[in-house]
Amino acid sequence: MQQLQVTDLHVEFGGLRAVDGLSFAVEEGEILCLLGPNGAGKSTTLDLICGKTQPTGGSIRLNGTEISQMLEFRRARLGIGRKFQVPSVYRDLTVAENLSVARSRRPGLWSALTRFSLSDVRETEGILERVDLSSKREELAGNLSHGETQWLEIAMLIAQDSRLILMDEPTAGMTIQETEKTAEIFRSLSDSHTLIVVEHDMSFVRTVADRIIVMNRGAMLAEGSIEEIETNEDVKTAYLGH
Ligand SMILES: Nc1ncnc2c1ncn2[C@@H]1O[C@H](COP(=O)(O)OP(=O)(O)OP(=O)(O)O)[C@@H](O)[C@H]1O
Repeated sequence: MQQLQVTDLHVEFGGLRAVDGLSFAVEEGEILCLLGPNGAGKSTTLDLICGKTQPTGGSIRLNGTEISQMLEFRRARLGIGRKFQVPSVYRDLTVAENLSVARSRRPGLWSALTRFSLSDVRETEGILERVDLSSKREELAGNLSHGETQWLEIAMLIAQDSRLILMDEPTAGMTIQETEKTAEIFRSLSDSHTLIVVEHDMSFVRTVADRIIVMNRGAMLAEGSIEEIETNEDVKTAYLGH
């Protein structure tokens, strides 16, 4: 089922067309990777989808609902979660406490009723298993490694019930082992979550992407599988530089 539909999206910053007529759709459970040279408009596209930036034109539909003029917190309530490069975990709280804070951001009565209950504990366990942090449950977030901190932030997005997760260079600064583990986590998430990932690490993209969109100068240059992208002449010229 189609979850996100972006149509003819535009944004300008003082005359610079950072996103310029971008259209694409994302299916539920898909992992879509956004590639492109520096300044192509990838991060701005994520900003436009989550509501950090308001578009100057075009449409963004989430499960059929127009959200392009909605405030960021309202989009978060509809299930859009954004992970930034600098993690926003609470360093003085434990891993489990961080998840409780994330859960309390869920809208409505349900979150209040389930907080501190047995189902809350079970759910926390389930989420920590998904990101392989079960053994770090009582650890202060400030003591986690770089990779573990990134996984905790993903866990927090799951806990706050984000179904569409937007990520900007999630493997930046990770070791090879951490990057491999992140790929495993992403693959296992895709049975319940949709991911849009801006990433420069091609071997990571090769492992996780269901589909790739290459952007250049704010627009779509190419779309397809890794094989289609790697053999596309326009992409070679604009992105790979040969
Ligand atoms: N808030 C802003 N104000 C002014 N210009 C901006 C703003 N945000 C982005 N830009 C500009 O818009 C263009 C697209 O930037 P964006 O960060 O989306 O590119 P990107 O593809 O993510 O690049 P990178 O891979 O380097 O992160 C760039 O020229 C950037 O300088």
